[in-house]
Amino acid sequence: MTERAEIFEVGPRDGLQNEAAVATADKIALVDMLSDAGLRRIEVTSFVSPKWVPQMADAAEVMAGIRRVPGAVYSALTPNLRGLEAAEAAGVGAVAVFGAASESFSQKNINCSIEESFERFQPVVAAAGVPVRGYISCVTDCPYEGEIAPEAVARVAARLLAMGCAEISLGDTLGRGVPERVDAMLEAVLEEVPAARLAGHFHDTGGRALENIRVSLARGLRVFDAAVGGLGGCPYAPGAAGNVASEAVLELLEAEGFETGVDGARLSEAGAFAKGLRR
Ligand SMILES: CC(=O)SCCNC(=O)CCNC(=O)[C@H](O)C(C)(C)COP(=O)(O)OP(=O)(O)OC[C@H]1O[C@@H](n2cnc3c(N)ncnc32)[C@H](O)[C@@H]1OP(=O)(O)O
Ligand SMILES: CC(=O)CC(=O)O
Repeated sequence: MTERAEIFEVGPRDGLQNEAAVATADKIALVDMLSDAGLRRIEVTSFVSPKWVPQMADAAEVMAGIRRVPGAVYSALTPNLRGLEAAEAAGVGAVAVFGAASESFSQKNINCSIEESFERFQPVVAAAGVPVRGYISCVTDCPYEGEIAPEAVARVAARLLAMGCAEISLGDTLGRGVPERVDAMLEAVLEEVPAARLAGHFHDTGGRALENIRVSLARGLRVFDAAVGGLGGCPYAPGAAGNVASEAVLELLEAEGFETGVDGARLSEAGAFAKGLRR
Protein backbone atom coordinates (compact mmCIF):
# COMPACT_ATOMS: atom_id res chain seq x y z
CA MET A 1 0.00 0.00 0.00
CA THR A 2 1.20 3.50 -0.80
CA GLU A 3 2.26 5.52 2.22
CA ARG A 4 0.47 8.80 2.85
CA ALA A 5 2.00 12.19 3.49
CA GLU A 6 0.06 15.38 4.04
CA ILE A 7 0.33 18.96 2.89
CA PHE A 8 -1.09 21.21 5.63
CA GLU A 9 -2.09 24.29 3.66
CA VAL A 10 -1.22 27.58 5.36
CA GLY A 11 -1.52 29.90 2.33
CA PRO A 12 -4.67 31.76 3.37
CA ARG A 13 -3.13 32.52 6.79
CA ASP A 14 0.68 32.54 6.61
CA GLY A 15 0.58 33.37 2.92
CA LEU A 16 -1.70 36.36 3.23
CA GLN A 17 -0.84 37.71 6.71
CA ASN A 18 1.91 39.81 5.16
CA GLU A 19 -0.07 40.98 2.13
CA ALA A 20 -1.76 44.35 2.34
CA ALA A 21 -5.40 44.75 1.38
CA VAL A 22 -6.50 41.40 0.02
CA ALA A 23 -10.28 41.48 -0.37
CA THR A 24 -12.25 39.18 1.92
CA ALA A 25 -14.02 37.71 -1.13
CA ASP A 26 -10.63 36.79 -2.65
CA LYS A 27 -9.53 35.06 0.57
CA ILE A 28 -12.77 33.06 0.54
CA ALA A 29 -12.31 32.17 -3.13
CA LEU A 30 -8.75 30.98 -2.41
CA VAL A 31 -9.86 28.71 0.45
CA ASP A 32 -12.60 27.25 -1.76
CA MET A 33 -10.09 26.53 -4.54
CA LEU A 34 -7.81 24.80 -2.04
CA SER A 35 -10.72 22.66 -0.81
CA ASP A 36 -11.47 21.74 -4.41
CA ALA A 37 -7.82 20.77 -4.92
CA GLY A 38 -8.23 18.09 -2.25
CA LEU A 39 -6.42 19.74 0.67
CA ARG A 40 -7.99 18.46 3.86
CA ARG A 41 -6.42 20.72 6.46
CA ILE A 42 -6.47 24.40 5.58
CA GLU A 43 -5.36 27.17 7.94
CA VAL A 44 -7.81 29.87 6.97
CA THR A 45 -7.01 32.89 9.14
CA SER A 46 -5.93 34.23 12.55
CA PHE A 47 -8.01 35.50 15.44
CA VAL A 48 -5.31 37.90 16.60
CA SER A 49 -5.20 41.58 17.46
CA PRO A 50 -6.09 43.64 14.36
CA LYS A 51 -3.64 46.25 15.61
CA TRP A 52 -0.82 43.70 15.37
CA VAL A 53 -1.86 42.00 12.13
CA PRO A 54 -4.50 44.10 10.34
CA GLN A 55 -4.42 41.73 7.36
CA MET A 56 -6.33 39.13 9.42
CA ALA A 57 -8.97 41.54 10.78
CA ASP A 58 -11.69 39.90 8.65
CA ALA A 59 -11.17 36.46 10.24
CA ALA A 60 -14.83 35.91 11.17
CA GLU A 61 -16.08 37.06 7.76
CA VAL A 62 -13.69 34.72 5.95
CA MET A 63 -14.73 31.78 8.12
CA ALA A 64 -18.40 32.61 7.50
CA GLY A 65 -17.94 32.79 3.73
CA ILE A 66 -16.00 29.62 2.92
CA ARG A 67 -17.63 26.52 1.46
CA ARG A 68 -17.02 23.64 3.85
CA VAL A 69 -16.17 20.40 2.15
CA PRO A 70 -17.09 17.33 4.23
CA GLY A 71 -13.97 15.79 5.76
CA ALA A 72 -11.92 18.99 5.49
CA VAL A 73 -10.75 20.81 8.61
CA TYR A 74 -10.63 24.61 8.53
CA SER A 75 -8.46 26.07 11.27
CA ALA A 76 -7.13 29.36 12.63
CA LEU A 77 -4.45 30.81 14.88
CA THR A 78 -5.67 31.66 18.38
CA PRO A 79 -3.03 33.25 20.66
CA ASN A 80 -5.32 33.57 23.70
CA LEU A 81 -8.76 32.75 25.08
CA ARG A 82 -10.31 35.70 23.31
CA GLY A 83 -9.06 34.35 19.99
CA LEU A 84 -10.25 30.86 20.84
CA GLU A 85 -13.77 32.04 21.69
CA ALA A 86 -14.04 34.03 18.46
CA ALA A 87 -12.63 31.15 16.41
CA GLU A 88 -14.99 28.58 17.88
CA ALA A 89 -17.94 30.95 17.36
CA ALA A 90 -16.85 31.15 13.72
CA GLY A 91 -16.93 27.35 13.42
CA VAL A 92 -13.27 26.37 13.17
CA GLY A 93 -12.45 22.65 13.15
CA ALA A 94 -9.08 23.15 14.85
CA VAL A 95 -7.00 25.96 16.31
CA ALA A 96 -3.34 26.70 16.88
CA VAL A 97 -1.33 28.42 19.57
CA PHE A 98 1.99 29.82 18.44
CA GLY A 99 5.12 30.15 20.48
CA ALA A 100 8.82 30.32 19.73
CA ALA A 101 12.17 28.83 20.65
CA SER A 102 13.65 32.33 20.72
CA GLU A 103 12.92 34.80 23.54
CA SER A 104 13.33 37.84 21.30
CA PHE A 105 10.98 36.49 18.66
CA SER A 106 8.39 35.58 21.28
CA GLN A 107 8.47 39.15 22.57
CA LYS A 108 8.23 40.69 19.10
CA ASN A 109 5.52 38.36 17.83
CA ILE A 110 3.22 37.84 20.80
CA ASN A 111 4.49 40.39 23.31
CA CYS A 112 5.53 37.98 26.06
CA SER A 113 8.36 35.69 27.12
CA ILE A 114 8.42 31.99 26.26
CA GLU A 115 7.43 31.12 29.85
CA GLU A 116 4.57 33.62 29.79
CA SER A 117 3.43 32.17 26.47
CA PHE A 118 2.92 28.77 28.12
CA GLU A 119 0.75 30.47 30.76
CA ARG A 120 -1.34 32.02 27.98
CA PHE A 121 -1.58 28.81 25.95
CA GLN A 122 -2.51 26.45 28.80
CA PRO A 123 -6.07 27.79 29.23
CA VAL A 124 -6.55 27.85 25.45
CA VAL A 125 -5.60 24.19 25.14
CA ALA A 126 -7.70 23.29 28.19
CA ALA A 127 -10.79 25.14 26.96
CA ALA A 128 -10.63 24.20 23.28
CA GLY A 129 -13.37 21.94 22.02
CA VAL A 130 -11.33 21.18 18.89
CA PRO A 131 -7.79 19.86 18.38
CA VAL A 132 -5.02 22.34 19.14
CA ARG A 133 -1.82 22.56 17.15
CA GLY A 134 1.25 24.12 18.75
CA TYR A 135 3.63 26.05 16.55
CA ILE A 136 7.24 26.69 17.47
CA SER A 137 8.83 29.52 15.51
CA CYS A 138 12.56 30.00 14.94
CA VAL A 139 13.51 26.33 15.18
CA THR A 140 16.87 26.90 13.52
CA ASP A 141 17.37 30.66 13.27
CA CYS A 142 15.88 33.80 14.75
CA PRO A 143 15.87 37.16 12.94
CA TYR A 144 17.00 38.84 16.19
CA GLU A 145 19.20 36.22 17.94
CA GLY A 146 20.77 34.22 15.10
CA GLU A 147 21.19 30.45 15.46
CA ILE A 148 18.91 28.67 17.91
CA ALA A 149 20.10 25.60 19.84
CA PRO A 150 18.23 22.34 19.08
CA GLU A 151 17.76 21.79 22.83
CA ALA A 152 15.82 25.05 23.12
CA VAL A 153 13.38 23.80 20.48
CA ALA A 154 13.08 20.40 22.17
CA ARG A 155 12.25 22.06 25.51
CA VAL A 156 9.40 24.07 24.00
CA ALA A 157 8.14 21.03 22.07
CA ALA A 158 8.03 18.95 25.26
CA ARG A 159 6.02 21.65 27.05
CA LEU A 160 3.50 21.98 24.22
CA LEU A 161 3.04 18.22 24.04
CA ALA A 162 2.58 17.94 27.81
CA MET A 163 0.04 20.76 27.66
CA GLY A 164 -2.12 18.72 25.30
CA CYS A 165 -1.28 19.95 21.80
CA ALA A 166 -2.33 17.33 19.28
CA GLU A 167 0.43 18.23 16.83
CA ILE A 168 3.54 20.38 16.97
CA SER A 169 4.64 22.30 13.91
CA LEU A 170 8.33 23.16 13.73
CA GLY A 171 8.72 26.53 12.04
CA ASP A 172 11.78 27.69 10.18
CA THR A 173 10.32 31.18 10.30
CA LEU A 174 13.28 32.89 8.68
CA GLY A 175 13.73 30.27 5.95
CA ARG A 176 17.48 30.10 6.54
CA GLY A 177 17.55 26.51 7.81
CA VAL A 178 20.00 24.11 6.19
CA PRO A 179 19.61 20.33 6.15
CA GLU A 180 22.41 19.59 8.65
CA ARG A 181 20.99 21.94 11.28
CA VAL A 182 17.39 20.89 10.60
CA ASP A 183 18.48 17.30 11.11
CA ALA A 184 20.20 18.14 14.43
CA MET A 185 17.10 20.04 15.57
CA LEU A 186 14.87 17.08 14.66
CA GLU A 187 17.15 14.66 16.47
CA ALA A 188 16.73 16.70 19.67
CA VAL A 189 12.97 17.20 19.27
CA LEU A 190 12.37 13.51 18.53
CA GLU A 191 13.75 12.73 22.00
CA GLU A 192 10.63 14.49 23.33
CA VAL A 193 7.91 14.13 20.68
CA PRO A 194 7.22 11.22 18.31
CA ALA A 195 7.42 11.91 14.58
CA ALA A 196 3.72 11.15 14.17
CA ARG A 197 2.90 14.25 16.25
CA LEU A 198 5.25 16.61 14.35
CA ALA A 199 4.92 18.76 11.25
CA GLY A 200 7.63 20.60 9.33
CA HIS A 201 7.02 24.26 8.48
CA PHE A 202 9.68 25.65 6.19
CA HIS A 203 10.00 29.07 4.66
CA ASP A 204 12.22 29.20 1.62
CA THR A 205 14.40 32.30 1.91
CA GLY A 206 17.61 30.33 1.41
CA GLY A 207 16.17 27.97 -1.21
CA ARG A 208 16.75 24.88 0.98
CA ALA A 209 13.15 24.15 2.06
CA LEU A 210 12.72 21.08 -0.13
CA GLU A 211 16.00 19.63 1.11
CA ASN A 212 14.84 20.31 4.65
CA ILE A 213 11.63 18.41 3.91
CA ARG A 214 13.68 15.47 2.60
CA VAL A 215 15.65 15.41 5.84
CA SER A 216 12.38 15.52 7.79
CA LEU A 217 10.93 12.66 5.74
CA ALA A 218 14.01 10.62 6.56
CA ARG A 219 13.37 11.37 10.27
CA GLY A 220 9.82 10.05 9.90
CA LEU A 221 7.77 13.27 9.62
CA ARG A 222 4.78 13.00 7.25
CA VAL A 223 3.04 16.38 7.60
CA PHE A 224 4.42 19.47 5.88
CA ASP A 225 3.03 22.97 6.04
CA ALA A 226 3.13 24.87 2.76
CA ALA A 227 1.53 27.87 1.10
CA VAL A 228 0.07 27.70 -2.36
CA GLY A 229 2.02 29.87 -4.79
CA GLY A 230 4.87 30.15 -2.26
CA LEU A 231 3.19 33.15 -0.64
CA GLY A 232 4.00 34.16 2.85
CA GLY A 233 6.09 35.62 5.57
CA CYS A 234 5.67 36.90 9.08
CA PRO A 235 5.33 40.61 9.85
CA TYR A 236 7.73 40.03 12.80
CA ALA A 237 10.39 38.18 10.77
CA PRO A 238 11.96 40.86 8.58
CA GLY A 239 13.80 39.41 5.59
CA ALA A 240 11.92 36.12 5.56
CA ALA A 241 10.57 34.93 2.22
CA GLY A 242 7.42 32.95 1.64
CA ASN A 243 6.54 29.48 2.77
CA VAL A 244 7.69 26.65 0.59
CA ALA A 245 5.15 26.39 -2.26
CA SER A 246 2.49 23.71 -1.88
CA GLU A 247 2.95 22.87 -5.58
CA ALA A 248 6.66 22.12 -5.03
CA VAL A 249 5.95 20.03 -1.93
CA LEU A 250 3.33 18.04 -3.84
CA GLU A 251 5.84 17.37 -6.61
CA LEU A 252 8.44 16.21 -4.09
CA LEU A 253 6.06 13.97 -2.16
CA GLU A 254 4.72 12.38 -5.34
CA ALA A 255 8.27 11.82 -6.65
CA GLU A 256 9.08 10.09 -3.35
CA GLY A 257 6.06 7.82 -3.88
CA PHE A 258 3.71 9.27 -1.26
CA GLU A 259 -0.05 9.49 -1.69
CA THR A 260 -1.42 12.97 -0.80
CA GLY A 261 -4.97 13.14 -2.17
CA VAL A 262 -4.15 16.51 -3.77
CA ASP A 263 -5.03 17.27 -7.40
CA GLY A 264 -1.95 18.93 -8.93
CA ALA A 265 -3.82 20.69 -11.75
CA ARG A 266 -6.33 22.26 -9.38
CA LEU A 267 -3.56 23.19 -6.96
CA SER A 268 -1.75 24.99 -9.81
CA GLU A 269 -4.92 26.95 -10.59
CA ALA A 270 -5.16 27.95 -6.93
CA GLY A 271 -1.46 28.91 -7.04
CA ALA A 272 -1.97 31.18 -10.04
CA PHE A 273 -4.90 32.83 -8.28
CA ALA A 274 -2.90 33.24 -5.05
CA LYS A 275 0.04 34.84 -6.85
CA GLY A 276 -2.39 37.34 -8.38
CA LEU A 277 -3.31 38.51 -4.87
CA ARG A 278 0.24 39.75 -4.20
CA ARG A 279 0.72 43.51 -4.29
C1 LIG B 1 5.53 33.15 12.79
C2 LIG B 1 4.17 33.62 12.48
O1 LIG B 1 3.83 33.81 11.34
S1 LIG B 1 3.09 33.82 13.78
C3 LIG B 1 1.69 34.67 13.12
C4 LIG B 1 1.94 36.14 12.90
N1 LIG B 1 1.97 36.89 14.13
C5 LIG B 1 0.84 37.20 14.78
O2 LIG B 1 -0.28 36.92 14.37
C6 LIG B 1 1.06 37.95 16.07
C7 LIG B 1 -0.21 38.43 16.63
N2 LIG B 1 0.01 39.05 17.91
C8 LIG B 1 -1.02 39.57 18.63
O3 LIG B 1 -2.17 39.59 18.18
C9 LIG B 1 -0.70 40.15 19.98
O4 LIG B 1 0.67 40.12 20.19
C10 LIG B 1 -1.38 39.35 21.12
C11 LIG B 1 -2.87 39.58 21.08
C12 LIG B 1 -1.05 37.89 21.03
C13 LIG B 1 -0.83 39.84 22.46
O5 LIG B 1 -0.76 41.22 22.47
P1 LIG B 1 -0.78 42.03 23.89
O6 LIG B 1 -0.66 43.49 23.57
O7 LIG B 1 0.21 41.44 24.81
O8 LIG B 1 -2.22 41.61 24.40
P2 LIG B 1 -3.32 42.37 25.18
O9 LIG B 1 -4.15 41.33 25.82
O10 LIG B 1 -2.73 43.46 26.07
O11 LIG B 1 -4.20 43.08 24.04
C14 LIG B 1 -3.74 44.14 23.22
C15 LIG B 1 -4.85 44.59 22.30
O12 LIG B 1 -5.20 43.53 21.41
C16 LIG B 1 -6.56 43.13 21.61
N3 LIG B 1 -6.59 41.67 21.52
C17 LIG B 1 -5.97 40.79 22.32
N4 LIG B 1 -6.20 39.54 21.89
C18 LIG B 1 -7.00 39.65 20.79
C19 LIG B 1 -7.56 38.70 19.92
N5 LIG B 1 -7.37 37.40 20.04
N6 LIG B 1 -8.32 39.16 18.90
C20 LIG B 1 -8.52 40.49 18.72
N7 LIG B 1 -7.99 41.44 19.51
C21 LIG B 1 -7.24 41.00 20.54
C22 LIG B 1 -6.92 43.66 23.00
O13 LIG B 1 -8.30 43.91 23.11
C23 LIG B 1 -6.14 44.95 23.06
O14 LIG B 1 -6.79 45.92 22.29
P3 LIG B 1 -6.75 47.48 22.72
O15 LIG B 1 -5.31 47.90 22.55
O16 LIG B 1 -7.65 48.13 21.73
O17 LIG B 1 -7.19 47.54 24.13
C1 LIG C 1 3.05 30.20 13.05
C2 LIG C 1 4.00 30.10 11.92
O1 LIG C 1 3.69 30.62 10.87
C3 LIG C 1 5.24 29.36 12.10
C4 LIG C 1 6.49 30.06 11.61
O2 LIG C 1 6.64 30.39 10.42
O3 LIG C 1 7.35 30.27 12.45
